[in-house]
Amino acid sequence: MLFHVKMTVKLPVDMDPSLATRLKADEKELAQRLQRDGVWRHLWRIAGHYANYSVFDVPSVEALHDTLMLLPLFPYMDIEVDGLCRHPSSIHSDDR
Ligand SMILES: O=C(O)CC1=CCC(=O)O1
Repeated sequence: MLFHVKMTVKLPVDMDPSLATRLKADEKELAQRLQRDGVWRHLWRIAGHYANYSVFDVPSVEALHDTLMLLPLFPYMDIEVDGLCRHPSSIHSDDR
């Protein structure tokens, strides 16, 4: 199942800079592993915002939830999710 996810990062202004640096590094490591595993299909910065648009490929809504909860920045993000299904005019046969 494919999901479009918008993540907006909201780190507290008074967060210890070394904690912020560690969270971002841990987030990057997990995000790149999930991309290599084919779970995190797309990751785009939203220009002008500390936010991203992502596409996740997971077996269920529960799996999406569990994956998002693993993200080190999860406690500091607003997350919006939309389920995706195949568009009848799509030429991409791997969309599902
Ligand atoms: O910077 C972001 O948008 C949050 C994030 C997601 C994956 C990552 O490495 O950072």
